[in-house]
Amino acid sequence: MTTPIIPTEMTFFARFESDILSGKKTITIRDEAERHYVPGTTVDVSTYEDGRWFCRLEILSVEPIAFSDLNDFHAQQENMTLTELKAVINDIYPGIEKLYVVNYTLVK
Ligand SMILES: CC(=O)Nc1cc[nH]c(=O)n1
Repeated sequence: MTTPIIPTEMTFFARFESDILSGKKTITIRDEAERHYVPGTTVDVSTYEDGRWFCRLEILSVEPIAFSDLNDFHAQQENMTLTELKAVINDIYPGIEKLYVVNYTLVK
């Protein structure tokens, strides 16, 4: 049996940084490739664009979600409207239905 590799890093687009640091954005929705975060572990977070570190997050949960089941509560946790959230996710993961909600908290 192979030993699972626990991710210790996560990237976000720089435009999300202030919402994460202020606690307005408490989830991230990722695709299959980024589903392997483990509740109880912490990750170092940097910007996708230039790799600038800006915080550490503790992973609280990772739950599957269908794109078509995204709702107003997900949008609220992303500090967006549902229309905005669906547009953002479809832009990042075009046509992908099988997604994962990663819930996290800022490590002080
Ligand atoms: C870099 C990157 O993929 N960032 C994402 C993707 C989905 N949601 C999010 O908050 N950030």
